[in-house]
Amino acid sequence: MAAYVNRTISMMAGDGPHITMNNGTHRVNMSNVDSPLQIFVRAKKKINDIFIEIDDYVKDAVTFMHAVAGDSSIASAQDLTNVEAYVSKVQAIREVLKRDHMKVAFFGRTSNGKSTVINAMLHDKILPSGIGHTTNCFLQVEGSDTNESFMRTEGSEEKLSVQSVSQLGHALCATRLQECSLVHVYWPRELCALLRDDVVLVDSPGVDVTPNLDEWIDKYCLDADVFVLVANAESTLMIAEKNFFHKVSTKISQPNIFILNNRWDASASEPEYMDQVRSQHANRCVDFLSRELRVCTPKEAEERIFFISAKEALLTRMREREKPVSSPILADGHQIRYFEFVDFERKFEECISQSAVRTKFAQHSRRGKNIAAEVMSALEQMKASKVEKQRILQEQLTAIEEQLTSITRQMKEKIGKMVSLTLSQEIRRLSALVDEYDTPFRTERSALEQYKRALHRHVESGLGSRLKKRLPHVHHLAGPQARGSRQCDNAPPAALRGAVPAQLRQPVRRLPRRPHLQILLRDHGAHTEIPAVMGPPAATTDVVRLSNGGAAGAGAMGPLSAEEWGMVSRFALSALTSQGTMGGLLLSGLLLKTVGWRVVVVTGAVYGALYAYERLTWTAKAQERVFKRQYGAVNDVRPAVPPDRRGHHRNGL
Ligand SMILES: Nc1nc2c(ncn2[C@@H]2O[C@H](COP(=O)(O)OP(=O)(O)OP(=O)(O)O)[C@@H](O)[C@H]2O)c(=O)[nH]1
Repeated sequence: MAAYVNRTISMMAGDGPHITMNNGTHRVNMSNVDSPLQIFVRAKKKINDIFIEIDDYVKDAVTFMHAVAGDSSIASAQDLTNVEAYVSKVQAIREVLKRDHMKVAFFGRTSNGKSTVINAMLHDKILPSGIGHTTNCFLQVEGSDTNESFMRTEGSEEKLSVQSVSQLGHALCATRLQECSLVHVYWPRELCALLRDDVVLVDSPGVDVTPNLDEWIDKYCLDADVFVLVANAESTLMIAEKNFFHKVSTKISQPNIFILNNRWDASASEPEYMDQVRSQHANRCVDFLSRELRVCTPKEAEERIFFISAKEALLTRMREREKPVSSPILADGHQIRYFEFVDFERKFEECISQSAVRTKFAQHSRRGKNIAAEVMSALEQMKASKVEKQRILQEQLTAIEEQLTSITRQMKEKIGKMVSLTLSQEIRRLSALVDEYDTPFRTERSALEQYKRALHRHVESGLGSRLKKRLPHVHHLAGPQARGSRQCDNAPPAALRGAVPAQLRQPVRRLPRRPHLQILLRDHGAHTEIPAVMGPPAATTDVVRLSNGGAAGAGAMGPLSAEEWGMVSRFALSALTSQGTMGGLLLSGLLLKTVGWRVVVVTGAVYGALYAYERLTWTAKAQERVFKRQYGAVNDVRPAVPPDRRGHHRNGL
């Protein structure tokens, strides 16, 4: 009783739903922002948003796997199938989530007032109620998405009109439904806060009129968040009621059970026993919940037992809505009973909201977490295999690069040798190229300049075309730009320049240098150019060494020794080859001092004869021959030939 009084005071202090007095009636504020049901509403929205993200994530994963499907080393067909299966799983969860609601089921004996309690909670007379066995089947009241009221029988899509409770009752009778069948009653959400917040209320036939309790439980109780046992306060808990909840507690772990001792308005007629009766009922109910069913502690059970008058609560709310009521007279203490009814609603809302979030959404969140983790794991595996593949590719790439570098180096060396050999061979036959040039030769200065330039062009073009022919690939490598570019006198062909290794390019550029040629021709083979014309420096070295040897034997007159004759012959030959008579004379003077007069006389005679011969044979043809030989010698591109081939080249010439 003390708890009852405290609860009532608390309600009146405003801890419960907002209630306002209006001309002696109560008005329930329909704004349910502070309702405990909002815990479920907000949680549902949040988890729905999370599943939208999971859905996007899984779909992205599928799209990605389709993109890499061609590469079986990254994702196999089985991987793809596995991840695709998650799309339908997520879709299924979202569908269930959409239908997820808080479900409360009302049970009790016939005529205890189950339908009246539901109507009072819905603030309207929706379900049929009356004396005797009224409810013939299970009736599930839920919010209508279209804001229209209608009903549907089980397995049918046909919308049956429900304009009033009498019509509904009449319709139910007409259809002759089985007690175990279900009728859905859709009622506009905006007319009821409970329906708006996704609460579904299930009415049932009396537990005392059926032997099919197990079937009931299996069909309608397993997903219920809260059970309400509507008992009759005028009697005590019956075995049929207890039996039913014993069955429920064997099938459902820790069911949330509220006990409403209805028809408490009857106590108003016997106020002297009211407290005793209340206490007796309360104790039995606490004992039933905590000791028999073991679904809660005695203290928790006290918070689950209420003494109400559903009929008065419904009347009050019908008046509030200015709906016609048949029995406007309310018994004494109706306000206190009404407050207790409201208190029940508050406790019920808290319980059903928390229970539904825990049982329904916890399960969803577990499944969502698993799906996300499994998809992520599949992607991680793909990532790992892709990284591994990338690493292998990188290694292969590095190996190929090294191979290419090696091949390129070898090819460069081969090309370098080939170019070097070809150049060497072509330079060796340069004199033949010079000889091929047969334009008339004239010794006038201007004609000589012209002849020289033309001969140079002839040599260049001949050499160029032969190199192109023999080194087509090298020529090709030089590119069309280089091939089309104008070649200047002092530069080698562009193609050659591009292909020839760098160390060979510099000497080739020096190819046309011929500074001594003009002096030589002007002086008609005079002394100044002897060393250059004479060829290899070795010859000069020999002369010097001979001179030194001569100094050692100075004053030794008489017939020429074999060695002296040899020397004279070589000297004469040199002179003949060089055409340098003045140089010979100078050398003669030098020899006079070193080898004696006989050698000098003989040498002088030889040179005299040679001079005469030279004078006589110094025709234009001879001059042309000499010119060409000098041209060839001066343009000897020994520097262009690699050092290792110079000896060979010299010998070849
Ligand atoms: N005095 C009084 N009468 C009530 C109360 N609640 C319900 N009744 C009446 O009891 C009768 C049966 O009420 P119902 O709501 O139909 O009871 P029920 O448990 O749904 O009955 P079934 O549907 O047949 O199982 C009706 O005539 C109601 O008006 C109450 O708190 N006080």
